[in-house]
Amino acid sequence: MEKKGLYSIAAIGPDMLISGFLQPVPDLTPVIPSVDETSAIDPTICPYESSIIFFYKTWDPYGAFSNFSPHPIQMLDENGDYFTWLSVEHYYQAHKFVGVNDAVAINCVEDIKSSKSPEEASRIGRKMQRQRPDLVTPDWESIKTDVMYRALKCKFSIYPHLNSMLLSTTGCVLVEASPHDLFWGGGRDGEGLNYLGRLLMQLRSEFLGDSQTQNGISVTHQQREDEVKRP
Ligand SMILES: Nc1nc(O)c(N)c(N[C@@H]2O[C@H](COP(=O)(O)O)[C@@H](O)[C@H]2O)n1
Repeated sequence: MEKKGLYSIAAIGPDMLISGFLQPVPDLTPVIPSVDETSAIDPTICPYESSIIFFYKTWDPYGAFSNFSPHPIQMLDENGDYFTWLSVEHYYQAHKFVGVNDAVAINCVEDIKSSKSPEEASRIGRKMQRQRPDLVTPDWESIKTDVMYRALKCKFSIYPHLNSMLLSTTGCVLVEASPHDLFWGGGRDGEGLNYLGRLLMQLRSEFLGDSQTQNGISVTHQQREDEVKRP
């Protein structure tokens, strides 16, 4: 019989092997995706052997994975024209208000477009979202991961060294070590959902799939990538 207060691996599942801690409330979502989730996101990961790469600030060893890294991306706008955004963060923050038919929202998008740093873009976007939630595009919560996915796909497609860095982490779990952001980051104690890490792992898996041999010829994703414009 199991003693009260002790958790067996059978009761908790193999998560404890990759998270390294016992979660007293079994249904809390941990920062590290479960074994099933992990394989669904990236089948190359063996949860039992994987190590975790944390990133957050741009000056960290894997800081280029941060949305604040200074890597401009070129994305199609709603008129079918390319616009260069100074960082993924610029694109993400602006899209909270893109398409909203209100002069304040339109100005806010312009301010974010012309802001000189990701920090400034983030300040403008967050402040407006806090002060005028009515100006945020109504379906924002349901589209924000798609918006982020598109921006990240562009970033990791057009910069070969970033693509190599991402592929070099194959087999590792990626976690944005943001102590405050419980959606994109892992939170202070692993209570965050880590959606940025999840999207990066998803992209890594897609890039790995892309570079597999096709018709006997190995083609890298850069050669086949025709959805994005290079800088
Ligand atoms: N490097 C860095 N510094 C911060 O202060 C951050 N919060 C983050 N995380 C990124 O912030 C964005 C979330 O913004 P909202 O809260 O939705 O306005 C997102 O890009 C996170 O990855 N990174």
